[in-house]
Amino acid sequence: MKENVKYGVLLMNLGTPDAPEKKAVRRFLKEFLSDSRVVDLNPLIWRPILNLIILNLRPSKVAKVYQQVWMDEGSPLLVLSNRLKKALSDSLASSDEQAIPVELAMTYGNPSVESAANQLRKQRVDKILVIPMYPQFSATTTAAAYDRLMKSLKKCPHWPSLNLTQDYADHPLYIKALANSIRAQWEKQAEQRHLVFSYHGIPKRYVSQGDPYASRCELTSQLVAKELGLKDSDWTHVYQSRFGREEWLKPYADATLKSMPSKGIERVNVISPAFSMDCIETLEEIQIELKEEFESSGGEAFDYVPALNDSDDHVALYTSLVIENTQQWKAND
Ligand SMILES: C=CC1=C(C)c2cc3[nH]c(cc4nc(cc5[nH]c(cc1n2)c(C)c5CCC(=O)O)C(CCC(=O)O)=C4C)c(C)c3C=C
Ligand SMILES: [Fe+2]
Ligand SMILES: [Fe+2]
Repeated sequence: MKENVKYGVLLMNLGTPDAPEKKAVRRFLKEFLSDSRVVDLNPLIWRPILNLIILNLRPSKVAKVYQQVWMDEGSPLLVLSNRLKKALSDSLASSDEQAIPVELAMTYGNPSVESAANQLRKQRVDKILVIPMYPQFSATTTAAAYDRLMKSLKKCPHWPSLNLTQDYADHPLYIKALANSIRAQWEKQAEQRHLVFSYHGIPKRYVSQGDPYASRCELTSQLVAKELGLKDSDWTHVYQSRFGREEWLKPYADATLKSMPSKGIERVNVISPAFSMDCIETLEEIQIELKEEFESSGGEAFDYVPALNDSDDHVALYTSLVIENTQQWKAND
């Protein structure tokens, strides 16, 4: 085992527009939706649809949604990811004799992978542990993050030593963190309600082609339900955030939530475990849209359980991911 090797951590998340404005949203959507990991259609068919239809119609509509959730410091996804980065860095500094630098990069937009890698280089890091902030692996997210990382290294004469983590869908500290935040919500409400696990969807076809995302999501829901001692009738697993016309993973969140009151489920809590950070998809699509759909179908109470964000439990999970992975790496050296 070599001594004095300096480790660094690169956190990667999806990306978000630089401003809640049409132009910035268009730029972000163009980069994101041009990635064949995200939309795998034949480019000869997809590019005209994207450039002529989607990028003309969607940005102004989506910019208004970003305006509804934008924070003083910026986009929620970026602000919250940065808070976790800072908390993780502090936690590692206090738990290890050698501080481990932590940087954040986005697959699409800013901060870029190049800028984060430069920061790590300046801190003379020899080995980089990469943690995509997606609890459940999908080729559309985790693999896309790695594609972007490799692209950034294409022109780099110095190739750092990399450790690419897969996911943490069943990590005991992740399951514990989710269960604790659900328990805290129930205590605040003074009642335990039917629990809806709502995950960002992907096209069903991707799963048929081998993407393990759906089974990773099912595993998370089952483990959290077990940790909370729930009966099968106490919880429901759904997918949200459909995009485009083809079939996505089912059951769909909107249809399921709308049908619940007629089946006697009138009071719910919704948690969205695939989002490590709150973002447009949780703050608007769940907390506003889905809530309205549930209530207008006769639902009485709908409360969203926030993402793990920079909570102590989440920082403990990420600290543990760093320590476990670097120790294993050291042992293999
Ligand atoms: C084919 C399209 C999409 C796939 C596949 C997809 C997978 C996927 N996405 C996330 C996480 C996030 N997605 C977010 C926004 C978002 N997602 C899509 C489309 C697909 N996602 C779009 C078009 C958008 C932008 C908003 C909109 O136009 O509706 C975000 C939020 C970004 C933010 O700025 O807040 C996240 C996070 C996962 C985890 C996932 C598959 C596992
Ligand atoms: Fe998405
Ligand atoms: Fe959405």
